[in-house]
Amino acid sequence: MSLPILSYATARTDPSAFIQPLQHALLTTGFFYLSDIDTVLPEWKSAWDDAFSASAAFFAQPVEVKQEIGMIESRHFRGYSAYGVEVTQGKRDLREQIDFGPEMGDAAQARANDDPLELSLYGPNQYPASTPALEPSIRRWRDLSDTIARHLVSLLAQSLTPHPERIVDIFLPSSAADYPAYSRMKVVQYPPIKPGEEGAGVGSHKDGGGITLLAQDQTGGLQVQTWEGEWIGVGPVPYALVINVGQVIERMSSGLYAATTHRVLATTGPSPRLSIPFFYSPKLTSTLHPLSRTEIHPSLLALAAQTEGKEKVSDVKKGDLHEEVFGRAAWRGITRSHVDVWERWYGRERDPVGGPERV
Ligand SMILES: O=C(O)CCC(=O)C(=O)O
Ligand SMILES: [Fe+2]
Repeated sequence: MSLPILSYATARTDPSAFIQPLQHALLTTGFFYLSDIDTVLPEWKSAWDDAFSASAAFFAQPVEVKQEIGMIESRHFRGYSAYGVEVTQGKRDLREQIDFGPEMGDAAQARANDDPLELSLYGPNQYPASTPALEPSIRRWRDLSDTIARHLVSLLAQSLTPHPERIVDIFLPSSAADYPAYSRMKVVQYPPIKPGEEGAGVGSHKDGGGITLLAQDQTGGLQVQTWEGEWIGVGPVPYALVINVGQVIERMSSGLYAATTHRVLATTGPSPRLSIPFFYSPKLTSTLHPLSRTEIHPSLLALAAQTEGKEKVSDVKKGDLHEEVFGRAAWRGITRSHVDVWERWYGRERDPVGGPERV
């Protein structure tokens, strides 16, 4: 089984021709490739090359230099996490990465005492002085990814419901004073593991946001779990994005567009693997009221009836990051992955909700 390839050129020129294969992909595996991006966004390939080469240059440095932007220094969970520090399903991931989010200055991030804790996730990014090319390439990547993701979510919403604004609006500020979408992204390196070392590049998980746009290099190692429980490889396709649904869309669609479980195998060498995931996500303040069945296209319900009734197999527990307010889900997700940062800045006394979760 291989994943469908959908053309971004079609999404732009003939949206109605894009929607039917989109529905099919989201009802069957929840993953697809998006090709032909450069035909719509001419700077795509150079943005891709720049982001990968700047990331590789950053990771090639000694760990002490990379710690210059350590996430542990950021109460907003932004910055560098060294190899083996991040945790998924209670196990250490065999990768290192830099996390970025929407850029907010000091004034915007100042919070009142009674604000919910998760609003601390808004704040400034950290960029490395050691690799000046990284910052502009990340800013450009965020802009391009945001454009693509916004368009895809609009088509996804149209494919689901006659009331697409029910989905689209949770991602968009309603006024200049409103909060922005909380779309995070990372640049990730999976170094070759040492003999005798065991584990995964990243363990089995479902993404917590709206949709994920993933760029990967030519190494391979990403796998998705089919709804029958089998693992299949998602091989590299040059300059194509791998798109998947996260738990926000799973919740909003009442489970019709389910978030697919995936993982990355440890890199066995000889070269490190690089990837750049972008998680298009709602505002932290958005309330996620799932669509009722009467709000969903009857034709889509009829299509889904062919697979409904069968329990989907997953290594991740059901309802993992479903919360009524998106910020709560985002908070639980990031604080359980980065317990060291949570302990330094928050800890159980201040925060009864986040931190390590029993798995
Ligand atoms: O690196 C990859 O291919 C996937 C990473 C991933 O699934 C994640 O960070 O959520
Ligand atoms: Fe993921």
